[in-house]
Amino acid sequence: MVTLTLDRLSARYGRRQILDDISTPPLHGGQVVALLGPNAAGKSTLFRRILGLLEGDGEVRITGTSSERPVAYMPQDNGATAVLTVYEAVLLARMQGRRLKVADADLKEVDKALAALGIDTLAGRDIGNLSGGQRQLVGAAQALVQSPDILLLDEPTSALDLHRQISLLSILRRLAQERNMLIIAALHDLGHALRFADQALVIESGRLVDCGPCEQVVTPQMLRHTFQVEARIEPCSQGRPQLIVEAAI
Ligand SMILES: Nc1ncnc2c1ncn2[C@@H]1O[C@H](COP(=O)(O)OP(=O)(O)OP(=O)(O)O)[C@@H](O)[C@H]1O
Repeated sequence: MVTLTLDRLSARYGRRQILDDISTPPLHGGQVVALLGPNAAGKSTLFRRILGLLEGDGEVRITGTSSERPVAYMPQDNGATAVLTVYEAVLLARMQGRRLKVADADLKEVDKALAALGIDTLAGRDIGNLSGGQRQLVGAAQALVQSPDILLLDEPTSALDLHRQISLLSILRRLAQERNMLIIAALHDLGHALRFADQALVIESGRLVDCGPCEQVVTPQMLRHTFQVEARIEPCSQGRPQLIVEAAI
């Protein structure tokens, strides 16, 4: 099973240090990790550092995979402007770094990804003409179709209506378990994090606040210090933890 460990990780843009000394315990496949932090905390930067797109000290250790490209990434904005249909865009994502010849198995994976995300009816549409939410789901399909061991999703639900937010997060949770995939999703909705994530990794101003089981990390104290909100966490009628925000402080 795949494992990702961050060891004293830092990252910078030019000379500007953004991330400093971020370490985590091993994060295992089969789980969803919520990457949490206020605006400009460094969440997208952490993804770019994990992908090797930025320089910095420390180490990103990935074990338990035989894949040459174990990590797939869905950026925050995929301002898709290419003249491609949804099907072609997802197939192109599948073929990145693979041999050029498209096999039946590749087409099946594209069909599976579109169906899993409920966007198979968009297959023939031009990606340039989609709504923001539709584009976001296509972005998720482009990441998923790469059959990664580790999937990094930067605010995957930010453009989705409530139904699609819940259904995407449920699908991702199920796929993580079925495929033993590690999913790390940057989320601003801490209620979603409590409901769908196994672990939470919280950063603030480029430094680690905490990393561990969601219910131990997302506490009223952390919410007060890191997010400046007064909040309670109470079980709903079905026993699931619910976030109740009283006020911004
Ligand atoms: N290309 C860049 N060059 C220089 N600084 C950058 C660059 N991209 C981001 N930054 C800075 O790095 C810091 C962290 O930004 P980052 O996008 O990682 O935060 P974030 O936690 O993802 O924020 P948000 O929740 O607002 O999307 C910010 O101060 C930002 O201005």
